[in-house]
Amino acid sequence: MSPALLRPATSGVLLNDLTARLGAEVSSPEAASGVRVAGVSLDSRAVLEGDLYAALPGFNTHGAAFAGDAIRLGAVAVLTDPAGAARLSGVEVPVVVVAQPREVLGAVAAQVYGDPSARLTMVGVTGTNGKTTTAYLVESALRAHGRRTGLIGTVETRIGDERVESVRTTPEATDLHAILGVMVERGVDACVMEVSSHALSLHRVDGVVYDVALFTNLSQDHLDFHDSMDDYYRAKATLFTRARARAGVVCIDDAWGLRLASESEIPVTTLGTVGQRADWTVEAGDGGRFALRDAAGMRELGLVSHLPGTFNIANTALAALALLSLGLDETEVEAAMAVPPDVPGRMEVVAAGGAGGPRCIVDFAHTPDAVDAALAALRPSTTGRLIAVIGAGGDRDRGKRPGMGAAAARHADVVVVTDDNPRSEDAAEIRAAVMAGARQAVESGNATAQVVDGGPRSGAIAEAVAMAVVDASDGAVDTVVVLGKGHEKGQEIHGVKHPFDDRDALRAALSAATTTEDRR
Ligand SMILES: CC(=O)N[C@H]1[C@@H](OP(=O)(O)OP(=O)(O)OC[C@H]2O[C@@H](n3ccc(=O)[nH]c3=O)[C@H](O)[C@@H]2O)O[C@H](CO)[C@@H](O)[C@@H]1O[C@H](C)C(=O)N[C@@H](C)C(=O)N[C@H](CCC(=O)O)C(=O)O
Ligand SMILES: Nc1ncnc2c1ncn2[C@@H]1O[C@H](COP(=O)(O)OP(=O)(O)OP(=O)(O)O)[C@@H](O)[C@H]1O
Repeated sequence: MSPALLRPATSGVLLNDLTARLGAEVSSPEAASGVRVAGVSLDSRAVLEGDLYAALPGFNTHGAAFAGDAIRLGAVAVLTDPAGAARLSGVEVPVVVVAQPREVLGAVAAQVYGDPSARLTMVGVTGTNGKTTTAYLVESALRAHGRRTGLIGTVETRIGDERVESVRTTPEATDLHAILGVMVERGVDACVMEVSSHALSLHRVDGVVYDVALFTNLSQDHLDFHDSMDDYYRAKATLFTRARARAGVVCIDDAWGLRLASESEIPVTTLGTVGQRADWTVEAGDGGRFALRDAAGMRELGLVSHLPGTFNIANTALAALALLSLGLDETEVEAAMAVPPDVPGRMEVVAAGGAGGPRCIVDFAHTPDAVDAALAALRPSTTGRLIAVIGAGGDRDRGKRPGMGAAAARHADVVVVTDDNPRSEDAAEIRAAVMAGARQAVESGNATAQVVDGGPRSGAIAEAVAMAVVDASDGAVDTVVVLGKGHEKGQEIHGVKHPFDDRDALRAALSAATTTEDRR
């Protein structure tokens, strides 16, 4: 099932009540009288009987072009802008016209589905890297604390024990309020969700006020959508306004976090993990253990990061501060966070490594910063060579490709460049851009890695596994880390999603490598 089809069993309002609240014009007021709106959809292909179809102007086309399809599937009214309305004269259902329909959609969906977010404890996580990980950490800890939780993010939508694979990190407002409505019906009382910058720019979370909003970090990504880093920052910063959140927790390890803490409209608690002054700071110990202390020296929590990498200490500390902000005390937070979370495709260990073969890990790093952090995190625990398999997605921010290659070359001993989701682009050209960054790092003396073109993904993974060795003389074990696709179960090539899972590809390569060994 698609998250777009998750709908609460009971919902609906009279169209006239909706339009009165919007102060909107309706094409035929007499036809609107008595019409009951059961749901809202902005995609004609996902319309259900009784829906209001929101025909939005888009980047490619206008949703009004699909109103006929929506009505055939049972839409009882259309919400659109004046340009859309001009194309809809003569349609057989009432047409509601507002200047900017996307901007009212959150309020409309909240009204239709009974304002479910107001009945849930809402936690929103934003930032370039770490949203998924931090959201799972908060959700897992709330569950351990006895709350009935829901989760919405890049990997999945989770309602209690039910899991539905996600198509986006943050759903459209129409789907979001419906999903929250289902959560309320099923007894969920706390929802933790990732809030992408696209979602903030495109009004997808309008109508939700988060009890606490979290900021992880900001670095280059999505510059295909945002004009500049400043624009990207400003989109993220809107989560920290009174209309969207009551309180915030901001990691100030980078300059963007510092700026956000000083510009935020809502009260924020700051977290520093690299020795700077902050409301709460981290002192790292061994084995992922760390102390989280307040600036007054009055409060201290003893925590452990169950996931490798210093950045996961920051994610864990952020999650702990979210729980404090929600009213748990120090002892409750420590107990709730002692339970290891299960975060799919983030530093996921596919093979632990040892006498039988290399250590194999799948991670979702797909920005220069995340590649840097992920490989740096694996270096100390790698006793042999670090072999990184890396690519970059097509039809997305092209500027980050060389930086991803360079980051990989700085940390790994071998960089096998491969395809990510090429989408409509030429895969070899994307690989060339990643390789150019990696080779440039080597030529400029910043890296010593061997850089190879691994070609398509399964071949590249097999090549990396085949070159990995366990040194019988000193027991040194190579680590193969496959970056970029994490939990994903498909690879998008020219509009077709082919089944592909890095974890399965690694297992297949490991078993092929073992068979070859046996035959030798
Ligand atoms: C760049 C972007 O975010 N685009 C979003 C935008 O699409 P658009 O304006 O191009 O839509 P369009 O194709 O012009 O179509 C216009 C309207 O007609 C509708 N339509 C279109 C075809 C049809 O048959 N029927 C129909 O009703 C569309 O739903 C749309 O409302 O509005 C659409 C819905 O109105 C979104 O589905 C679409 O997200 C697309 C699918 C997308 O891939 N977005 C990604 C980039 C995204 O949002 N990513 C973030 C960030 C993840 C991260 O941090 O890594 C996320 O939250 O997932
Ligand atoms: N706090 C962090 N700082 C830097 N890198 C991080 C941090 N947390 C995670 N990472 C790296 O970034 C990758 C993506 O992490 P995660 O999926 O949690 O982020 P995300 O913000 O949800 O990304 P996306 O929105 O693209 O799904 C991880 O696989 C890891 O390599």
